[in-house]
Amino acid sequence: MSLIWATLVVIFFVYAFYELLNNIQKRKSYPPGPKGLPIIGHLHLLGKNPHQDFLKLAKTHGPLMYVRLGLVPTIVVSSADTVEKFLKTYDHIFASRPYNEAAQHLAYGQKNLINAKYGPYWRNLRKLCTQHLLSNQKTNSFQSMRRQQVELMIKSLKNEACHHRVVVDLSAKISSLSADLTCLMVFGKKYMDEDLDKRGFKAVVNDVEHLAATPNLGDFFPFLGVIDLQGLTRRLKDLSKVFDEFLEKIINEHVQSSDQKQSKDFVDTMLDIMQSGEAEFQFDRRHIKAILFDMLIAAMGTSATAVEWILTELLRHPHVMKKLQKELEQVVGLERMVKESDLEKLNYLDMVVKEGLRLHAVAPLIPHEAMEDCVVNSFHIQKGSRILINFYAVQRDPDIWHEPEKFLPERFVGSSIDIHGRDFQLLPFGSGRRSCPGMQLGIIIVQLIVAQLVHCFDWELPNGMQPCDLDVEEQFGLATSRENPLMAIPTYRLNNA
Ligand code: HEM
Repeated sequence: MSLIWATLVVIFFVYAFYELLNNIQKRKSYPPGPKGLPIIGHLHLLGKNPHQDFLKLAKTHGPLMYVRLGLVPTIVVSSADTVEKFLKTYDHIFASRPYNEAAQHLAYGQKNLINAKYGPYWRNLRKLCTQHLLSNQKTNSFQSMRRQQVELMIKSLKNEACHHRVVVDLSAKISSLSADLTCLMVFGKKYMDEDLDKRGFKAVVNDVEHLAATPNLGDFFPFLGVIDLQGLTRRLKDLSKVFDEFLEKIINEHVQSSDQKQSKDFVDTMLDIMQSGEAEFQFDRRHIKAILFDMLIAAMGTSATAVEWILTELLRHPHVMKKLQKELEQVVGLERMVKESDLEKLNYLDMVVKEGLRLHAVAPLIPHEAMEDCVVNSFHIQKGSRILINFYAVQRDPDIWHEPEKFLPERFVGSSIDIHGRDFQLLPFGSGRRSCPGMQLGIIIVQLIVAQLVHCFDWELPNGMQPCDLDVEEQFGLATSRENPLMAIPTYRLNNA
């Protein structure tokens, strides 16, 4: 009881002090925003899909909106030209990341690339990852592994499809393939459910993703982190211990077998860098573990989620599915599967993937942090503000996109808009200093899996469901996926049955 009273008294004094500061600051011109409540600010306006809530609020308050999440001043950016200001014109000011309670525990004090504060440490880490782990050469070195794993999934689906009209959980198949591709690239082997912990590898990774995405009061009221009212910090600490032991075991296995290897996974590459001393900063096992954590979390969920959404839209739009199959028949033929070298010839596939990534922003609300005071569109943005770029809102902006809610790959016919970060109306991988360093790899994986699934099978919805009845409910998280698994019936269609 006394702990609760002490907490309330602390909250009251911090709030009073904060309001005083705010009143002094308010003489400057802040962006418009909804009316907030004492202490919690605007937290009560956010539900389970905050990107959708922010889009609704932006319709009233505009593309540059001020809200307060607990004690944290937050700027929500919802139009392409405003995004350009934040990620291009003033990218040098907004390229940091805010304090993150989950990454403090899971990523060795935010030592990972995703959450690291902007500065020399982040710059060195980013250089190391882009040069050694995510370069074109390294990505190409895993091409045959990707082929084998995709073929294994197709084979297993084909076996299931032999049984008349079997319904498969496509979401589970895609996420399992993505987990295998990531583990083989990062650790050099697949991890089965019995590995990692008695709960199993996938269950632990799911827990990590879930906890990392759960709103933590400590992020919005920094002094509450210590009190841990939600019990999240305790769970984060337990999980980080399990994960740390797992990563230690993997590194030890690699140290013991390092001489006999021909192809190098990410752990081998980082051990080489650590031993050579070529990193321009102190680089030890903690850094290796933080990067491994990043690669696992950044690659697994994002690619699988993108494929899941694109398949969803293809099932909702059978004429697009047919048109894509036609292109695949013409370029690849019905005698064999798709190869990575075919991808550059598949123009319609490119449009389908772009449109899928536009309509379903995989990472819709990535936080940045202002490192200095700045004026944008005549509004004052104070140092330390959290900046939320709402890619979901930008990519559905009716002022830019004709019929934005519709899945229309043909909108890209004759258009030069691409997804590499220079067109601010379509930024599935972000833009500027903090843009996705795994973009090239992500595009290959997504295009390859979509092409292979559509080429090898005809797909039908179960229980006589009509395409328009397939739901598009979202579940916000590190990657914003379907809320319900995607179920469908495959029929093998190649001639080599
Ligand atoms: C379809 C797949 C993917 C999508 C849609 C995606 C999207 C994104 C987005 C939107 C960001 C944040 C941009 C920002 O902060 O403004 C990001 C950052 C990042 N992504 Fe990806 N990503 C994908 C795949 C990958 C893969 C395969 C990897 C690595 C194996 C990866 C590694 C990272 C890392 C390390 C960051 C943090 C970069 C930094 O803060 O400096 N991503 N990604």
